[in-house]
Amino acid sequence: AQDGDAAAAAAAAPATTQDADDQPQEDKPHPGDDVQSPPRVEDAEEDVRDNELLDTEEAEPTPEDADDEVAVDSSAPPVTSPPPTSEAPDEDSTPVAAESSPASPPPPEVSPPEVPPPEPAWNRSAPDWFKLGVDAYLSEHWDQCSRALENAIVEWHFFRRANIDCRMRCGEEARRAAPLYPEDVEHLHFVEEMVRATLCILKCKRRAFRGHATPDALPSAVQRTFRNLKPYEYLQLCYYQTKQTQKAASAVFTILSHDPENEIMRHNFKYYLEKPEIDANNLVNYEAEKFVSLFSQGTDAYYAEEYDVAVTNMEASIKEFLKANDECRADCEGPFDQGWLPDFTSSIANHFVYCLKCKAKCQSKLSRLNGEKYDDFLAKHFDYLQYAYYKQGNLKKACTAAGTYLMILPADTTMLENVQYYKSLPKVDDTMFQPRPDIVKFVKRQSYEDNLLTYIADEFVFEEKDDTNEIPSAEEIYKDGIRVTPIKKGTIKVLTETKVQEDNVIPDVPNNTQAQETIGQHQDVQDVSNGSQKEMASNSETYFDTNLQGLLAQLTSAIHRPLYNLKKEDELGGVNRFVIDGLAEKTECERDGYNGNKSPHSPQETFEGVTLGKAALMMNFNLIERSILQLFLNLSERGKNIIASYFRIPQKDLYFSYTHLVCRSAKPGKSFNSSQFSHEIHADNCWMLRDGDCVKAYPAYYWRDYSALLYLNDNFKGGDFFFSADMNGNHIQSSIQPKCGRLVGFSAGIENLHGVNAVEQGSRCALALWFTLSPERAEWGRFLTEQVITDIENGKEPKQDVLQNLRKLVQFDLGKAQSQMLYKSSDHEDTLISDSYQDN
Ligand SMILES: O=C(O)CCC(=O)C(=O)O
Ligand SMILES: [Fe+2]
Repeated sequence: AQDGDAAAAAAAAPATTQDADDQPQEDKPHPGDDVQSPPRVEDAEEDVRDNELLDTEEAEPTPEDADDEVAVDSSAPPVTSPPPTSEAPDEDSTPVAAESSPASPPPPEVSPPEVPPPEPAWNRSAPDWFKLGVDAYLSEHWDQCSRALENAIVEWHFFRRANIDCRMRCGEEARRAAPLYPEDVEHLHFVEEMVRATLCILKCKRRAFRGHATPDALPSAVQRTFRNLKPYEYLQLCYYQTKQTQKAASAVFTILSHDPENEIMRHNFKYYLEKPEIDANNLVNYEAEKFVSLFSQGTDAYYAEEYDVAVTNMEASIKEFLKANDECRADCEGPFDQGWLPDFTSSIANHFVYCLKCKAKCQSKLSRLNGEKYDDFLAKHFDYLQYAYYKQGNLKKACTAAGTYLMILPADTTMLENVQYYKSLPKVDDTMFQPRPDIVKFVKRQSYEDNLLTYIADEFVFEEKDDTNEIPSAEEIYKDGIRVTPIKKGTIKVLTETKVQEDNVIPDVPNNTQAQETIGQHQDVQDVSNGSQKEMASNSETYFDTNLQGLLAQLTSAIHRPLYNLKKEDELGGVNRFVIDGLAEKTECERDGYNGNKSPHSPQETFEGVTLGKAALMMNFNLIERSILQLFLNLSERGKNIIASYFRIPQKDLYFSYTHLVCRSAKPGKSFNSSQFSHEIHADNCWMLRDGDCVKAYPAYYWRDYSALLYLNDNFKGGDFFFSADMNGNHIQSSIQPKCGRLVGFSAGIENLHGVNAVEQGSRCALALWFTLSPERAEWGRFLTEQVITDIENGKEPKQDVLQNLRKLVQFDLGKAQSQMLYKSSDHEDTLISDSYQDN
């Protein structure tokens, strides 16, 4: 019978668009055009043979590339790096970690320790291991770095796996359970299912996480760090430094499989592949899913015409793909801090949509095989299968596979032709094309979810106001969850994701207490401002250069205040910097609450700070007047205006990232050497390595783009701000003496190294402002503060959830153990459970 089928097939094979040469047999139904070069992939345990990413054309430097190489020696590693080890004295560039690195709090601005940190205890949480690894990286303890990061990844895998397993298992168990009441009244079966699953998940997690240092919930900033494979970025460098080059290359390969466009990793990959000791066929994608190797083996077998093997592997690949997809979906069902207190219905819908948006990405995420993106990856399996089954003589399964393929891609002409062909065969009837039930379910669910997401995108948009000065609303920044756009400034908005909170909960201010302890030396201080600048009155606008004049006049009238005494780059000895006076009046500078007796800080401290959020809370508790908070806001807005004007940034593109009122005071009875620093030389958005590279990555506040300091007083000794050409302070470019209303503004990168001289007497107060062009880094505390103010202005009580968020934020800002805080998962608790279910 099989021979007969084959003969019939040969006789009646349909015409196709397929290139006959590519087919094992040219006259048979065949997979679609785009299956000719399946990716060869592998999973973590197995070897890779050849791969998209191993394309030698990319791996080898072209002559054009050669010009771009930093190092003359082509064997020298590329781009910025941790400091060279003894191994390569001329190495000014090694593989690097990607730009945007893990969001975590920066360590104090001190040099890395000279002695290795103590060996870690074995039982640490994933983020603790990660932090240890990064600290080891920064202090150049490479062995410890790689060990810690490997452990971080193991712990992360455990965390992710345990959560997924519990959710999946409990979901299944709850679905299967007999309901407490047979009839489904008003969706109560659904509610019962959720309640059952909740109880089950709770117990399941308790069991799974018992004895583990990693808690069963991690802040989403931490999770993102792991999901974006940040540990591998550091790991590859530490492997490289410990001469484990093959592993380093595999770590890079892993990142590229996930993010093939990552320029820095491509560069590094190329660098590794040129090394003789690298075995390109033995690279491991440490994060590969199981189906990747099955699919690859399946296609290999298919083209080798080993159809039995092809069928086995393709079937297994489908199973694993569906499983990976389910796991990815379960992984999406994490906590969601809505940031406000929505109604019951809104709350459910919002969380549901948040998960749905995450789930919608699963398929395409999984369809990227070692970097190469596959369209209709699942359908492809059935394309191979229908032909392989056909070749096996299993017409029934071939037809099912063809029908299943068409369920996913109903308009595929080649497959429609194949079906026609199959139908022409004896023993084939229409019922044989019934698609597989699991795939039917899969496709239907996807269609429904797509419709739902489209509906939400279309319907939840209201008229958007075009007020460029308005602080961006949370939903303008955060696109997940249900997006609602129309709300007036100052009202509670639909906060659609927790990012705002978490990112801004990351302390954004250097630990200045520590900074003060690190005293550097500098000579040749030239005080170009020398404290006796001619202050121009309001009518002396001619003092400004022509193109800025109009702008400043406008600004001046807007804030009813003359600006004067502008000093620009040429006078300040560098780029992207300026100083201007008149941003605040004496009466504003002298308000209690800044540096008067009712100062919110304790007078013994040498460094005191108030964030906007804390000021808002203090006002709420009547510790300061509302007008002080308003002044705080107004002054900072003025600072933002002038920064945007000077650097020609549209107001709407510039966001506050942090606002801090800081006073540095001389310690009573302590004598100061005038060459000591109050704040050592630093750049605001990058981390200086010892070799002079400034890394725009953790632990720096790398999202900062511009900085401003608005000074509030001058009744103190010392405390000059200065720009420096180097980290030692041997080349001071200019210095600025603080005084009320004087603002210094500059771009936040390495081009503007700066510091503060020791305050020898009295107290020096300034409003420190940092700005970012990244909306997702917009200042959360400001958003909350504005809500409080608006409510109060309207005679309302500030909303409880806003105050609660402020409290969380302030507590965080004040926390001395900043770095630990990020990793403590206080923000994501299964609140449904914690009250009612305390013990085992
Ligand atoms: O207070 C100052 O003048 C500068 C402070 C500073 O550079 C900083 O906090 O990053
Ligand atoms: Fe700074």
